[in-house]
Parts: sequence; C-alpha cells; structure tokens
Amino acid sequence: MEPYTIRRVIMFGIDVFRIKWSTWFILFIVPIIFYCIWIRSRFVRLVNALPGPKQFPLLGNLLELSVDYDEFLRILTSDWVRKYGSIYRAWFTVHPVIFIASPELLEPILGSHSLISKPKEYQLLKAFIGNSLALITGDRWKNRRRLLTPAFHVQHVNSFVNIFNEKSVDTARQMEHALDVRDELDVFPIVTQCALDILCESSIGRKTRSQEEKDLYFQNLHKVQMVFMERLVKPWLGIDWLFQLTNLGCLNKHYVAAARSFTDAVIRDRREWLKMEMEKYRDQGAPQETQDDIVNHEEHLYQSRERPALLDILLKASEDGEMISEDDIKDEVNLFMVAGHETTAITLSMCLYLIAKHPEQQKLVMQELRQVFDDSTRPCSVHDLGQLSYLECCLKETLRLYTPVPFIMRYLTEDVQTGDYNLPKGATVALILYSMHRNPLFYPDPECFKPERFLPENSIARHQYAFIPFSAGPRNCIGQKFAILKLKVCLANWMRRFHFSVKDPSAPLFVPSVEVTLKPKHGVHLVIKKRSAKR
Ligand code: HEM
Repeated sequence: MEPYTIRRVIMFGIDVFRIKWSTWFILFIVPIIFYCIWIRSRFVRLVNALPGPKQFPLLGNLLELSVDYDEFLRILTSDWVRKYGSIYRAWFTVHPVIFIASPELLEPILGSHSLISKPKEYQLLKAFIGNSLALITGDRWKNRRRLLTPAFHVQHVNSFVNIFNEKSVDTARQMEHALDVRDELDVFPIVTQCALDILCESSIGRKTRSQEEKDLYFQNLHKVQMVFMERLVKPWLGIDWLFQLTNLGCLNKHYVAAARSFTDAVIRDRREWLKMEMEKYRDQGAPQETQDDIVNHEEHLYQSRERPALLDILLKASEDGEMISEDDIKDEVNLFMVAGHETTAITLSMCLYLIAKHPEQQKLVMQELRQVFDDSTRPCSVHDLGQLSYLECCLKETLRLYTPVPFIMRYLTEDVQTGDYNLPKGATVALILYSMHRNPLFYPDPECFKPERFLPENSIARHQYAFIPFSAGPRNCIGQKFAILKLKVCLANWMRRFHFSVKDPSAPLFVPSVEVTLKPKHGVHLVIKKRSAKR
C-alpha cells in the first residue's frame, strides 16, 4: 500500500474514533450529566420528600404500573393510598405525578383561582376535543367559561325539564318493550342512549341522529377512550410523533374522525334548521320586511325554547365576531357531548343498581315519590323535583361510591404549600376523588350504600371538599345543575313505573372499570317489573 494511502486510512480511523467519542459523549455522557444535575434539583428533592414507592433511575415506577387498566387504577387508588397515605408521588419514567386523596390537602389547589392549568396528560385527548373548555387555560379559558356559563344558569336549565321528561319516558317505553322478551335487562346501553338523546336535544340540537349513527358514535367513543388509557399507561405512546407511527396511532386517527363526524352532522343539522326557519320567515313576511325585522327574528330564534342553549351561544358568538372559530365550536360540541352524557349515564345506571340491591332504600324513595306524585305517572315539574330530597341523597351516595370522574388533574404553575409539604411549580397533581369518597374518616363503613349520610343533619360537620364529584373551585363542572336535574327527572320517571331488583342479592357489588370516566365492566343487569295501577 502506498504511504499516502496508509496515512489516509490512519487519518480516517482517527476521525471515526473522534466522531465515535463525540457521538458517545453527546448520546450518553451529556444526558448522564444532565440527569445527575436534575436528580439533585430542588424540583426532584421536593417531589421525593413525599412518600411513595421506590423508583428506578429513568424508569421510575413504570415496571410496577405496566399492568392492565383495572390493575393500574387499583394500585393508584387503593394499594398505594393505603400504603403511603393521602399524599404520595409516583414516577412515570422521569415525569412525577403527585397523588392526593384528602380534602384538606387538595383544597389549596382546587380552591385557587390561579391554579387552573391542566397537565400534559389531558393533551392526549386533544385530537378529539381540541381546544375546548376542558383543555384550554389562562385568559382563553376564562373568556370561554364566561361565554358558556349563561347556558347553564338555573332558569335556562329548568326550561329543559320537558325534554328530560319526554326522553326518559321514551326510555321507559323501551324498557317495557324489552321486558316482553326477558325480565332481566342490561340497563347501561339503554340509559346511555337516553343520556345522549337528552344532551343532543337540550344543549346541542333538536334532532338526534339515526340509531346506526348513534351506535357507531358510542363504539368510536369507547375506542378513543381505550387508546387514551393505553397512552396513559405506556408513557412512550404519549410522545406524539412516535405514537403517530404506531398502528394504534393510525387506528386512533380513524376512531377520532368517525366520532367527530357524528357531532359535525349534529351541528350541520342545526345550521340547516336555522337556515330553513329564516327562509320560511322571509317567505311569509317578504316585501315590506326590513333588515331590523330580520335581525329581530334571528334574535328570537336564538332565544326560543326550541333552540338549544349551548350551540346557540357558540353560533351567535362566532357570528358576532367573538374569538371563536368554526373548529372551536366543533371542539366544544364534542366536549359537551362526551362530558355531558357519559357521566350522567353511569350515575343513572349505578343509582338504579344500588337501589335494586337495597330494597329498604327503594321503599323509602317510593314513599317520597308517592307523597309528591300520588300514584300518577304525570311529568315531573321543577317544583316536584325540589321535594325529592331522599332521592337526592341516593344520587349523592351513588356519586360518592361510583364517582364518574375518578381523577382530576392540575399542573402547578406555582409552588403550593399543603399540609407539611411544599409541592414544586411544574409538578403534575392527580386528585383521587374516588379514594377520597371512600375515606372512612368521613364515611364510616365506606363500602356501604347509606343515602342517609347526605341528610343535612349528617352533612354539616363534613369538610366541604370531602364530597366533590363535580370537582370544586373555579374550574368545577359547568354542567352540575343540568346533571342533577336530569338525573332526578329520569329516576323519578323510571322508579314510578318499575320495581328494580337484582337476580342474586348476595352477589358482591360489581367491579367498575375505568376509561376516562368510570364504566360498568360487565354492564348493569337488573330484574325489572312493571308497577301496577298508574293513572
Ligand atoms: C354526573 C354528572 C357529571 C359529573 C360527575 C361531572 C364531573 C365533572 C368533573 C369532576 C369535572 C372537572 C374535571 C377537571 O377538573 O378536570 C367536570 C368538568 C366539566 N364538565 Fe362535568 N360532570 C357531570 C356532568 C356534566 C354535564 C351534564 C355537562 C354538560 C352538559 C358537563 C360538562 C363539563 C365541562 C364542559 C367541564 C369542563 C369545565 C372546565 O374545565 O371549565 N358535565 N365535570
């Protein structure tokens, strides 16, 4: 070999060696140095000052949490609360989450007007609910919340009682038909449909879509939530670009598009209806009609009882040039459809289940219903609903035992002192409502269904944050009043028509499974008998 060539080979070898070392340095040494500095940082020291399971470098507690969802939730909501107490931390690789299950400890967070940010975990739902109220923060959230709040004012919500009556009676008819074939029924799907129909009519639009479209919507919604849980349990799937490359990422795109197409169609229905109404009006009024008359009529349509509150407000805001785009409207509608129907469907199903399991409490509810309605199946009025205080206790006890939203999360934008701990800015906290609602300190014999806990005389001494199924503070559930009214109407209408029981009363209370909201894992199977002598 020529000396020149030998020299070049040697130089190349040295270059490769050099490149290799610099690459090694960048790939391994620099991250290790960063890691060593970070592990000694104030943030990590404060997080690790909290009790919690021993973590492995880089992996954190991932090995213990690489289990199926039910197990994952059992560990977080039960095992670790019992082992480490009402506040503990767990590491998801290098991302810590601080879990809190005590009213005193979560009050400084939920009660604060500045701690309203949501952590990155919620962004996993962004493809589905985009920049909707539940995901945005800061001034954008404040403005949007201000815009939507009037749709949930008491008078407005009260005006939906007729729809609640009509839809729940339709559902009662469906139950009756189903009973011609069998006496035991899984009420969860039928109640879920009722909840969605109510939401479509009262908040979003007059029409619900066809049965096939609704079924498809439910299926896709379920799949979107399963993907969300999968990404939560497997943090590497939380990296968007990586997720998009996976098969699950492709499937998710399809599920999201299919679920969103249902709500797009609902909005389209609404717009078409409005256009038709305006055309009808123009055809009737025609030549002497002034622009003012047309605007007044438009106003009338927006305010009419036939027009749904929420979508009206959004459409009107977009027409008035407020900061809400067509995509924002779609995102908002998607959020309300899912937040409004799933939570109420689970509460209704579980309340029926608990009442079916507890004949004594069912008798007490029936006594109260007879006092208010005699034996009639007439529609409920707002006044009637105010008198159903024992039914309300049953509802609250259901929300305690089967809290539909078991976790809520916040991102700390500032340090927070709670109890003996200083929680650092930048941390993610998960408030475990499900565990807090089963704390024997506030609820002796917590697994038992005891609606009397919520009688006023038994609630006075309880911490105001010990029962918060609708969350609390500035970012609480905007649909709370709507939900309570809807739940009461449905239950009052169904219970006056049917007696509910379970086939095997000695069977243990079933295990719920969790997606974003709590779900009955194997449905809610009840024995239903028609009550006699209705007027
Ligand atoms: C039993 C029924 C319901 C329960 C238990 C429930 C529970 C909750 C909870 C715990 C939150 C707070 C979530 C968080 O902080 O991350 C929330 C927020 C929300 N809920 Fe509900 N909800 C119910 C019904 C409804 C209904 C009927 C609607 C609408 C029609 C609704 C719309 C919303 C919206 C839009 C938010 C986000 C509020 C914001 O971020 O400003 N919810 N809900």
